[in-house]
Amino acid sequence: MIKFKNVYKKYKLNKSILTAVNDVNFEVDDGEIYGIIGYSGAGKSTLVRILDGIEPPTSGSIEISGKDISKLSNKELRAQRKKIGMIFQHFNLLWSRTIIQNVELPLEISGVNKEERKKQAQKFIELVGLKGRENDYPSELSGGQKQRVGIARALANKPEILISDEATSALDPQTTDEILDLLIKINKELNLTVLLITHEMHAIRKVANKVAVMENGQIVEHGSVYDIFKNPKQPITKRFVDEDNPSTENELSMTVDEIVDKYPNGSVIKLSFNGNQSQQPVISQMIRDFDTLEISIIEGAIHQTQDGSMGSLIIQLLGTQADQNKAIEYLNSLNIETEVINRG
Ligand SMILES: Nc1ncnc2c1ncn2[C@@H]1O[C@H](COP(=O)(O)OP(=O)(O)OP(=O)(O)O)[C@@H](O)[C@H]1O
Repeated sequence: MIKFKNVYKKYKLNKSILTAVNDVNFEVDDGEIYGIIGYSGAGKSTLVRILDGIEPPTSGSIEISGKDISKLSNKELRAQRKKIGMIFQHFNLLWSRTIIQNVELPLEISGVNKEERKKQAQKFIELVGLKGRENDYPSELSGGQKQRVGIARALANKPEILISDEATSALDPQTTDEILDLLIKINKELNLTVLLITHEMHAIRKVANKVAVMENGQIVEHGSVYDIFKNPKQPITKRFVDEDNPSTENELSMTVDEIVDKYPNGSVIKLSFNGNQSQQPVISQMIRDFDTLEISIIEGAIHQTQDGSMGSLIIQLLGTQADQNKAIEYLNSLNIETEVINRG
């Protein structure tokens, strides 16, 4: 577990003091993907440097697995730092080294012998999907592939914590999603704790279980990603949530009247997903169970989070009244909120 307790970081400027981290308190459970989101200057990188032991806090404590890292000796701190892998926005690869040599670097620094180094590096190169590219140079890779090398290198020392510091900020949306999927895979397969530092709410929603929102050095709101998305309280959180645009009500392109006009027959039902239910293949199950009903999806906007999905789906049921009723009962039994928009 990682525990930040009353952590402050103050920098002396010429004539004033800048509080980059201001009384930060939060906990990250082992194996969790924890997002920290904030705009530029919020204090995210400072928080990471403190966690990695690069800089001490001005006051407060940071515990990793029960140990206060500011109380460690230099030797202990070096050992501790090996338990943290980092990936960065600009990859920080060595351009004169091949892919495998880049991944081997932390192992070289740790004094691991050549044979073991190669074996480990190879394993992680395969894990990140770059088998066959071992002897290429970073300049021969795409941005997403470079980040995969960064991830393999971060994993080489078998860390317990992976910190992703804006690791997808320089990538296009599709590559971002691929890297985020890789982070989820690594989190699951290696049971790594992942700290995702970002200014993109999309990344948080896609991969994180919990999120802390930072502004002016403070954590202004934190909780499960699902809850924060559903009910953001602080203006800055609302802004982030709006940027990802999960306000599904607004995303439905037709008004209720337009839907009724266009689909006058059968039952037109709005399903609202607000939890784990929509992870189940609800619609395909309905199609199998109610084979006398014709089920069409009119439109929908569903957003996935790690803890469930949210949003709405509008469907049309064509068939006997009794079958339509049974299908609605079935949906209600799954805890899915249903609203009959029209009964033709
Ligand atoms: N070494 C330093 N000396 C003085 N001020 C600093 C130092 N490091 C950071 N700061 C200040 O602390 C504040 C937080 O910076 P930090 O880099 O942690 O923010 P951030 O959220 O990571 O933003 P970005 O994503 O742009 O790096 C900023 O106002 C920054 O200017």
